[in-house]
Amino acid sequence: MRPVIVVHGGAGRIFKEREEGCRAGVVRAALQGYGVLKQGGSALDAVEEAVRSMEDDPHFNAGCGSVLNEEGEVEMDAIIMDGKNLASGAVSAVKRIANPIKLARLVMEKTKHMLLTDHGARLFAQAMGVPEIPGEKLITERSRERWKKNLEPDSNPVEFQKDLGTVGAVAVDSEGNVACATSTGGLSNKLVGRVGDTACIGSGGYADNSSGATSTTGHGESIMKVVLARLILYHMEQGMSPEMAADTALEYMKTRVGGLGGVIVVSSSGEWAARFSTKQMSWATVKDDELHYGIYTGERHTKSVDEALASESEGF
Ligand SMILES: NC(=O)C[C@H](N)C(=O)O
Repeated sequence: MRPVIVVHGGAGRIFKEREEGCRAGVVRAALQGYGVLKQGGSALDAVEEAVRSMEDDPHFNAGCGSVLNEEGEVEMDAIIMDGKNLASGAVSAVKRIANPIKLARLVMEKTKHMLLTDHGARLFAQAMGVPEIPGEKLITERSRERWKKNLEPDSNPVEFQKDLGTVGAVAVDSEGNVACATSTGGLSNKLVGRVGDTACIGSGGYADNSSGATSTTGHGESIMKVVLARLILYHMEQGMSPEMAADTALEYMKTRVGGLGGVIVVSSSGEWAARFSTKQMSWATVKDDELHYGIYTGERHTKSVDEALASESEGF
């Protein structure tokens, strides 16, 4: 099996001045994940590595760069899933850790449970030796500005829902195993304790070797209503291609509950798709040593991995 990785840096609105940073961030994450796969690493290791790279990148709404809740704090959700045995781990409403995706993986591997939240997740992180960092370290100037703007009396609540930007990855490895990972700061100015789609199995992501893997982004409450990730794999089980399944499920979410979003999909046979109903979604994929990436509908750049790695070391 030839390995494939697909990543996204969130569906929604990407302001012009952030476009290049987002393109560079998804490309870097895809190359890093692909590097893991090429060395014989598992799909699970590859998606974790790709998501960790974007959590560390302040351009994205995950890890450092997360949006703030109504009290001006970062509260993050993350999920990881192994398509081999349907094992999954998730955390929700976690604060003061750099990489929620690593904690989600620990939940999967070190507990009998699938989802730990808030205080319990914090105790678990401490028990696992995951370092606590000052909350301030996750906050960027941009997320603070956004938060303040949303508190203004004339702010438009619909507008700030468009500023999404979750990160995610799906992969198939050389043994034919698939995996997904998704991580987010959620929605700007959300209520304290709000748990979004990202932490919920079948909504924020799903992976099953018998069909494929998917990671979602967009309006969380809409994604949860249609259980978007599982819906896409259901369509694939019924014979649709990843692209057709993604478009059908996104269209259903739009018409049924008025929600917009984006998804990345890989099938167990290595077919992939990156589709969105929002105006933009940053995405990148590597298959057969060829990198593809884009942000706008119809935008697709192609480079060889060698060329991409060379421009990466020159600073993109
Ligand atoms: N940026 C996003 O994709 C938001 C995420 N789906 C949430 O609602 O928490």
